[in-house]
Amino acid sequence: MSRLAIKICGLSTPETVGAAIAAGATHLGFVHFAKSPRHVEAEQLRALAPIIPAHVERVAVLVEPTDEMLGELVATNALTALQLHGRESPERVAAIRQRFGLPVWKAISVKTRADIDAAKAYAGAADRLLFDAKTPDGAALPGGMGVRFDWTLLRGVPISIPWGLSGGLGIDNVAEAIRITGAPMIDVSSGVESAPGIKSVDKIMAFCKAAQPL
Ligand SMILES: O=C(O)c1ccccc1N[C@@H]1O[C@H](COP(=O)(O)O)[C@@H](O)[C@H]1O
Repeated sequence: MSRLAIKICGLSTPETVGAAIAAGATHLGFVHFAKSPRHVEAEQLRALAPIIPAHVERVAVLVEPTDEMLGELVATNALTALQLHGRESPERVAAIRQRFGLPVWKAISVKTRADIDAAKAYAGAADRLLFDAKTPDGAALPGGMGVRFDWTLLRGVPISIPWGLSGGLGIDNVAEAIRITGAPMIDVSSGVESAPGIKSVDKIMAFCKAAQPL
């Protein structure tokens, strides 16, 4: 069985980046979305990059980004993937992948089984799907709000490309989420924070341990 991939998302400081790496995270997420309490500018990303070893992936999380915004982030040379977390169409996902030359992940907002079935449209366009909970109507953010969906919706669903699970994961439920879904990758943000946008070193450590019990 291959190793579980763990993405700690919404990082912004050297201390918490270091903690995620030490805890065994395989992927680090950096949110570039002005409305988010986790927003980081390209310059912050550039400054954090040197402390991240090459084997750890660096993923920018964006919501319906413009090409200009993408160009500025990609020019930092700090990234290894782009995560699109808005209403980007399969055509837009494919165009971003072709133009910027990085793997592109598509977040799929899930409330019902139909949402999961609709994700098939991204096969051939996205390099990875990330099944996340749909946030409430009118919410300020499309992710990062600690909302989970019914994990049993993923049972028995054939998924033809790499994928991950996010949305409301935390220290107390991550093992159950993996058991129910068989997710090869998990992604967490607010579940390892002490307040919105403030990552907790202790929670990052505990989450990674809970996800990979000995
Ligand atoms: O974290 C954010 O602020 C954010 C903003 C805009 C789009 C996505 C965002 N985060 C992503 O949402 C998932 C789930 O978050 P949570 O664990 O439920 O808090 C997170 O892993 C990010 O990929």
